[in-house]
Amino acid sequence: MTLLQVRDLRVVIAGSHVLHGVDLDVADTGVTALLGRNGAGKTSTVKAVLGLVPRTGSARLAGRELTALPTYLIVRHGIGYVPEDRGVFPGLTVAQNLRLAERDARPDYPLVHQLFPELKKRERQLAGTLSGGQQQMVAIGRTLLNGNRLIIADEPTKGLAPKVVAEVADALARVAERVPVLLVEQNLALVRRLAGPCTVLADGRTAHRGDTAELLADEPAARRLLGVGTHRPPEGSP
Ligand SMILES: Nc1ncnc2c1ncn2[C@@H]1O[C@H](COP(=O)(O)OP(=O)(O)OP(=O)(O)O)[C@@H](O)[C@H]1O
Repeated sequence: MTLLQVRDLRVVIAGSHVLHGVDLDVADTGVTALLGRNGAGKTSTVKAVLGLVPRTGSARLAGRELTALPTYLIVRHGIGYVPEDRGVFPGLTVAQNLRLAERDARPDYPLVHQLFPELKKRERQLAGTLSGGQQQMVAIGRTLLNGNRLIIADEPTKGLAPKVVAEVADALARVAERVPVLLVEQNLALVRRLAGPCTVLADGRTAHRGDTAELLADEPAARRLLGVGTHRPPEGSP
């Protein structure tokens, strides 16, 4: 079943056509991947769904049209966003970062602490002194506090060391058992492990939709669409 249905999404920024017609279906379970080369339009698609950039077209969450709504109402409809830069406040503690994200009357701290025990242990630590992976857990944990229907994570492993990538991958796998995830990611080993369906963008358009494992098994297609080889990673990769 489709949870988020995006059709003919278009974005123009400063006179420049950034998206020319993106179609995307996000499944109502597990991880759906949004892939594409650098500059293909992945982040712009996510921002357009969230109303963070002006856009036309349609984005329906569980049948509800989002494109007429401002961002704060879109978020209230149940989308948790893990932005590319994580958006963690370095001068606040872990607990304060989480508290700022509270939206529901009864934020689900038990779930956050169950999935990320490290955040409980470090609740008094300044977020700016956490490792990159721990900061990413704060960013993901924030989205779990509220009863979100969908979590959108934009390149959550960018800039992280391989061991930390594996930790974040484990965390995302646990999260996706509870809440569907739209994952923007360049790390294909991680995508291969986590994602079911995928959409690939090229030059601001949808270039391919299908099954992630099938795409990554098709070396010529993956090379054409993603610009990279997809050989199996060594043992120990996510
Ligand atoms: N604010 C902006 N002003 C002008 N052009 C922009 C702006 N934001 C994005 N673009 C352009 O839109 C295109 C898509 O950018 P976007 O960040 O969505 O791609 P992406 O697939 O997320 O790339 P990456 O993998 O490098 O993060 C790029 O050519 C980018 O230069």
